[in-house]
Amino acid sequence: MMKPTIIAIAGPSASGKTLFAQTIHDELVDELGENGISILYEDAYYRDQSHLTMAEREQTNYDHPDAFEHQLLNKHLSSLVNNETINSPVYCYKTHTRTNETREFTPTKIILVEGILLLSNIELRDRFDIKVYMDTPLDICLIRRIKRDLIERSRSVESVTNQYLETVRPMYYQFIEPSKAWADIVITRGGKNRMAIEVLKAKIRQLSKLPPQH
Ligand SMILES: Nc1ncnc2c1ncn2[C@@H]1O[C@H](COP(=O)(O)OP(=O)(O)O)[C@@H](O)[C@H]1O
Ligand SMILES: Nc1ccn([C@@H]2O[C@H](COP(=O)(O)O)[C@@H](O)[C@H]2O)c(=O)n1
Repeated sequence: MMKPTIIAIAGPSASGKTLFAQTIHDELVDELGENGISILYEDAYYRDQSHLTMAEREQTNYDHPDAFEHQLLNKHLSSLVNNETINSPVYCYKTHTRTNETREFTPTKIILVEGILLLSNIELRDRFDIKVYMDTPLDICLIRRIKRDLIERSRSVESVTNQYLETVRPMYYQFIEPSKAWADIVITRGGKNRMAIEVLKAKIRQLSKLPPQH
């Protein structure tokens, strides 16, 4: 099999990274066939915190690079580029730690990697063939995050807004926003930007036919 092409989709929390990646995946998966396209999540690489109490886990700054095991993600990306299967961790936002399960992840021609801090880490950055940044305004992200976290991550409005003020917003300005400078493509208006989806799909179709130039 040809060497996988790795595409990073970075940007602030609730900017539409997951929706954008999932839409591209779902619209291309049949066309690209078996081993065509898959999504890997940076969030899966949040550190295991099973040794901590729930109260301690709630104090973690989840928007600082130290919250992630980026070294393991980097190692896994290296394996995938060499066409080796990995076992990605599986993370639970409700318990703030990894589950006992892992996800067997077989390399595909195109691998979309999605996460807030992918472009802030130099080793990871070097792994990506295309770097995309979702440039959704922070107030829109906050509204979407409140709605999503209440439904999908078992949070209260108070916990989301406290976390936003204490860590999410400051870490955005310290790490995420500056990482936009490394992006090849900056996408406005979030995960439903149809033209951006079509442009990336066209590039992916082209890359799926050609061996990538590494
Ligand atoms: N352009 C958009 N319009 C309306 N809702 C959106 C848009 N983009 C994303 N969302 C919604 O906002 C929430 C956060 O988006 P998500 O893709 O999970 O963001 P991220 O992966 O960047 O954290 C989700 O509920 C998603 O469906
Ligand atoms: N236990 C956790 C782990 C992470 N978060 C927040 O998730 C955000 C990143 O995921 P997105 O899908 O929103 O990009 C990040 O901003 C963390 O604050 C959390 O709340 N709890």
